[in-house]
Amino acid sequence: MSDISAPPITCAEPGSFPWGVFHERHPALIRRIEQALPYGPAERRALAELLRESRHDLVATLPPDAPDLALWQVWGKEHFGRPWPSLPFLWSESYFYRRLLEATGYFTGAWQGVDPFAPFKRAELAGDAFAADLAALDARESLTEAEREHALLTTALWGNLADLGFTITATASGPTGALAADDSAALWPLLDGGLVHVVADNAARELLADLALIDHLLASGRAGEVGLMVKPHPYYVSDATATDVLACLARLTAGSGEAARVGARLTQALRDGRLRLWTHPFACAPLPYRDMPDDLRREFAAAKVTVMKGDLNYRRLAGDRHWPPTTPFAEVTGYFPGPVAALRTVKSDVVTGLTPQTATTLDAQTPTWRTAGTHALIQVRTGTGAGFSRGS
Ligand SMILES: O=P(O)(O)OC[C@H]1O[C@](O)(CO)[C@@H](O)[C@@H]1O
Repeated sequence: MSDISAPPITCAEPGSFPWGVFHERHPALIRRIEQALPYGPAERRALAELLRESRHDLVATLPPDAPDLALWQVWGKEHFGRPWPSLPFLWSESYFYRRLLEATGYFTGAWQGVDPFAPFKRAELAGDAFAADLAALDARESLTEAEREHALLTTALWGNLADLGFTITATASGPTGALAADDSAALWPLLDGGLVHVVADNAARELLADLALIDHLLASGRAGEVGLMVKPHPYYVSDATATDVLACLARLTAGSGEAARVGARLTQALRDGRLRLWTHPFACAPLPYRDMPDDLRREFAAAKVTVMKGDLNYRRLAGDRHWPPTTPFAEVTGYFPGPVAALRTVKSDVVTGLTPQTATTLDAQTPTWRTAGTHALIQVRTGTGAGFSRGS
């Protein structure tokens, strides 16, 4: 097993990427939220206080009436009362988003259930880029099966760049189309007509690409059943909930040509259970998947493969640590209870599974490659997890 004592990534170092998330990305995000929704003085004060606390103070607990207080008392017991920058970045960033929901009154009172990120998700669904993505579904009809599968996988992969948290402060000119690792050849043979789990990341454009891929898996028989895991409530800015899946599906079915056909097939698949939306409180946990509870472990164990979308899922899958980049992906995911594939554009420091040559070349030629979204990776671990048998 890999050495899980590789040091965790934290926000302590001024100028580092995680430090910038708290000092640049979060203030910009809160300005956008306040412009998009007319929160009153109480909510705006709470947001300002969250910004102040998360940069300069100790971590406060959730209020006593928080519906998930018991969960967070366990997830945060070592961290409450300590300075935010000293904590693992994965924990502190996740808790920031949980506290952002608290500040906007998402769980109690008149603003209950109002997704603070909904205006951004809606704008993306209504935008030209989304319309172009819908229209592009028609173009794939002329492709061979192999070309279509490659296009669907690639679109789902790079769709991960459409994430508002990232675009708020991204300075990169966009994707280079370069893959730092590509295990896609190992993915297809895992898809033999059984259950596939897709752990969703962002709503709107990324989700559209994910749904198109899922439609293909079901229609081609590559998967007999797909479980699409979404967040139980809003999370890192554009993370997809069931509401976002339905909104995306509505745009597909209201479209024309192949978009409408994909929408109709997926709607039918939802009705007859071949496509199942599911969630779990651990989807919003500030912890690596290594610490997942047994019921979630059993869900993942039942799948022929679990496809993890996006950067945050990668951080949770591999462990948000300063791994040497050549640490084998199969080793850091050895605990996972079944075959697992990561489709991720690289937007934060953690990376594993590179060849020594790739690691050296990327660091030398594109020093910002880990955080600029210029590169992506497809990594696959084909075996079942160590010490865990299917159905146990
Ligand atoms: O939507 P994704 O791909 O999980 O990305 C989330 C983004 O936010 C971060 O958590 C940092 O704020 C990075 O991991 C990434 O830039």
